[in-house]
Amino acid sequence: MSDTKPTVGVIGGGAWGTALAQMLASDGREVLLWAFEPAVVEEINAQHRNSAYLTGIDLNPAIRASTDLADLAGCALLLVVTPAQHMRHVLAALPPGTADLVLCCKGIEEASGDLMVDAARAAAPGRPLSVLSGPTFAHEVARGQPTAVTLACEDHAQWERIAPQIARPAFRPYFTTDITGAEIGGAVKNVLAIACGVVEGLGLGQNARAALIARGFAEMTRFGLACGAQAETLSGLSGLGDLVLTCSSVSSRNFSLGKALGEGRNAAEILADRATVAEGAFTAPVLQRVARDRGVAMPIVDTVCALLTGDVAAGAAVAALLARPLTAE
Ligand SMILES: NC(=O)C1=CN([C@@H]2O[C@H](COP(=O)(O)OP(=O)(O)OC[C@H]3O[C@@H](n4cnc5c(N)ncnc54)[C@H](O)[C@@H]3O)[C@@H](O)[C@H]2O)C=CC1
Ligand SMILES: O=C(CO)COP(=O)(O)O
Repeated sequence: MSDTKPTVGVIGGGAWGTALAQMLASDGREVLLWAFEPAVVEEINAQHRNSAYLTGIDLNPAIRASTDLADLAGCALLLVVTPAQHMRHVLAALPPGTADLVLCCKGIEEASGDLMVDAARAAAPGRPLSVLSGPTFAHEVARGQPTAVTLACEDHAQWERIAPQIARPAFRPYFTTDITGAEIGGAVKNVLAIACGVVEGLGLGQNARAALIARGFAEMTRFGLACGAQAETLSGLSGLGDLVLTCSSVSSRNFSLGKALGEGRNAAEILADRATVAEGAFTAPVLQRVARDRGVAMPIVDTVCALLTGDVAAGAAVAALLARPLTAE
């Protein structure tokens, strides 16, 4: 019997897709990476580098890249790592098949208000879906630094099929069936990380940042429970774990966007300068809309929305948050 490991496909050649490809190739298997830009594909195949999105990493030569989604037809497993707002149209162009789709993007679709799993179900009907999410800076995973994630599956059989293909000595998935909880943690923390960046940019100190993380987690939990998520998932790797990571470092694109807002720059101008995605900027308005529809109060999310549209300056936004009526924790 051949011991050849099945090729895994990765859809999305940004920082996270490339880092996941590098992690997956570390056990000697072939990884096929679909990237949107031909220049990214050429550089990965010719030089084993992705200088546009993941600088300073020599990629495993077992990673091959393509701009043609049809090339992924033979893969037994596909990790979906596009920005959230592009996922639906990319999956709609995927040739039909039955391979598992592991959704790794973090966000809520702006136009529909759908979680990624709902958008994927509509775009690629009949595919088994799961969600991989957690505290995972791409550059650390690409370097093989220890990382743990939530892998939310439809059932235990799916977990047993997927987890062995994804787990590596320094990359540990943890099982849950709470797909909604895993998605909401990853989507909401990006918005809260913008708020924490604002606190950093304004120089308000560590106490304020910790307060924002804790009160932000309360918002995430209220919203998650209203959507049917489980509290344990929200307080696990894909919720609180990722919230703490993303709210603690300028390695986060969301945090650094917030920091620049806190320093007085304007959101449109900051985002126009970037090729990389700060998902929280797209998730914030739709999250606010869905939360209002469900009657969930999210004052920190409301504040981020106002900052992003430029309706209020950072200092005034924080003052308004601090002036809210005193209440029970
Ligand atoms: N970078 C990280 O450390 C992590 C990122 N994520 C999530 O992974 C997802 C992808 O983010 P990154 O890989 O960081 O992206 P990135 O910011 O590094 O790169 C942007 C990506 O957008 C793609 N793109 C641009 N226009 C497109 C279009 N019209 N259609 C399809 N793709 C298009 C580019 O090809 C590129 O892959 C996001 O949802 C992010 O929240 C999750 C965990 C960690
Ligand atoms: O999701 C991430 C870490 O888990 C990456 O965060 P940023 O998108 O803010 O860089």
